[in-house]
Amino acid sequence: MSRRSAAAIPAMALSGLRVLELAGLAPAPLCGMILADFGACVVRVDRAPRSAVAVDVQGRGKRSLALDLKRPPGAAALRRLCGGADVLIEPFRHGVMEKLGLGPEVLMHENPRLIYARLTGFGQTGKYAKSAGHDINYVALSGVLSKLGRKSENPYAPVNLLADFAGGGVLCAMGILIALYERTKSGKGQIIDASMVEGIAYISSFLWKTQSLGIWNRPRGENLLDSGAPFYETYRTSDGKFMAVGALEPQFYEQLLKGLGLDSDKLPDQLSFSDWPEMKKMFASIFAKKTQAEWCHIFDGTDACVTPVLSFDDAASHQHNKQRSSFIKNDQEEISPRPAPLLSRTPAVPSLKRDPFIGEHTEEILLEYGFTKNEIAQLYSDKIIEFNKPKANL
Ligand SMILES: C[C@H](CCC[C@H](C)C(=O)SCCNC(=O)CCNC(=O)[C@H](O)C(C)(C)COP(=O)(O)OP(=O)(O)OC[C@H]1O[C@@H](n2cnc3c(N)ncnc32)[C@H](O)[C@@H]1OP(=O)(O)O)[C@H]1CC[C@H]2[C@@H]3[C@H](O)C[C@@H]4C[C@H](O)CC[C@]4(C)[C@H]3C[C@H](O)[C@]12C
Repeated sequence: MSRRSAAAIPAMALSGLRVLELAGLAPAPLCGMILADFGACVVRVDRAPRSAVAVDVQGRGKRSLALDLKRPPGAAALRRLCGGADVLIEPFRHGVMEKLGLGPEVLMHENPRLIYARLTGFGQTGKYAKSAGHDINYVALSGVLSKLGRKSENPYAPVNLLADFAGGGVLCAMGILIALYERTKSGKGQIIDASMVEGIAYISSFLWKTQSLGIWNRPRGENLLDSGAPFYETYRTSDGKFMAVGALEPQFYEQLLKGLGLDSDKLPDQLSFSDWPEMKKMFASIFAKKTQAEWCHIFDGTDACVTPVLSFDDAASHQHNKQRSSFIKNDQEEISPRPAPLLSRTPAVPSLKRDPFIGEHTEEILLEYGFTKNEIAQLYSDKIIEFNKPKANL
């Protein structure tokens, strides 16, 4: 786990960027964390009165201000904050911000440079725009879920990675950066309507574009990349772990067979679909004879495209990942992935501090954004804002 000395760190790519992230569930917090990891000054606007538990586990590098948006002075305070911000990320369903008097027309009239990012499941328009939903609903509506899952099993959503994070938080961050670049030429902000349905659909463009290639002609779970092919699959090892096989090209498939001790001359053609089920059984019986470590000893350093299926603990400690410092450990000894991608001159330098408590930085943030101590005192006495200064470790 690398720690860079302060002297060696050039300014990060997004330093100086002021972002307000209204507290939401998983997708928007990832978007805010990405920007914070690459240097942005991200303020998470939490609800006041504080909810019992901070649900944002992606608070790295952020500060927290607790503000009641439902009361006019609270909404007015956010309008003032947006006057001094570059980006606003709002994670609510369509219409909520307008109801609070904080819609784009208001905030972008007061700050025409504001990038107003609206991260939703279904987008700002359309039949479902005001409906609740979660990752699985968005992946389903995008069409992608129909492609996921093994033969004769129900479609399967891989945790909440595809819509919440890939098609949601990451693409919203991309949209913000694109709008920021455009603003360097126009001087103007714009609204980003980040629908997770469309985000995951966009990311699945390869699936759409390859429909006519003949690699999806068979039912779900019987195709080249969806667990149909024996050479694109996972296999259990004798110690109950797994190996991942991705030997698609003939030259890599040849090395796979060699590592398994098989002679291709005595086997069906690699692309003989009808033989795939039997080939899969044969590979499974061979992989079951050795431990994961033994298979790594056979395949590491070859082009057989065979890798161990690692647990989180094993992934963080795997030699390759350690050589690249792909995982970091923060001051609380929590391990998590290093920000990606790795920029050569201005890499992300993620905070190693704990995530912020709700309302921990309310006062300092308001002072930074130009509120006077009297104004802050008034907001506090009216319970529009909350402070949550942790006890100093004496
Ligand atoms: C960790 C679990 C989540 C995993 C990810 C999951 C799989 C997802 O897919 S998350 C993606 C969800 N979808 C979106 O984000 C798309 C856009 N958003 C929405 O569609 C909606 O926000 C919604 C459907 C997600 C939620 O709808 P809701 O009606 O709740 O909210 P909105 O309509 O958006 O309106 C917001 C309202 O809030 C008001 N508001 C906002 N900010 C403020 C403020 N600062 N001050 C005052 N008021 C504010 C705003 O005005 C709106 O008010 P109105 O409605 O009156 O207009 C987690 C999934 C479930 C969690 C657990 C659960 O919640 C129970 C416990 C709760 C406890 O507090 C913490 C522990 C829990 C066990 C909790 C733990 C985890 O968080 C979960 C498991």
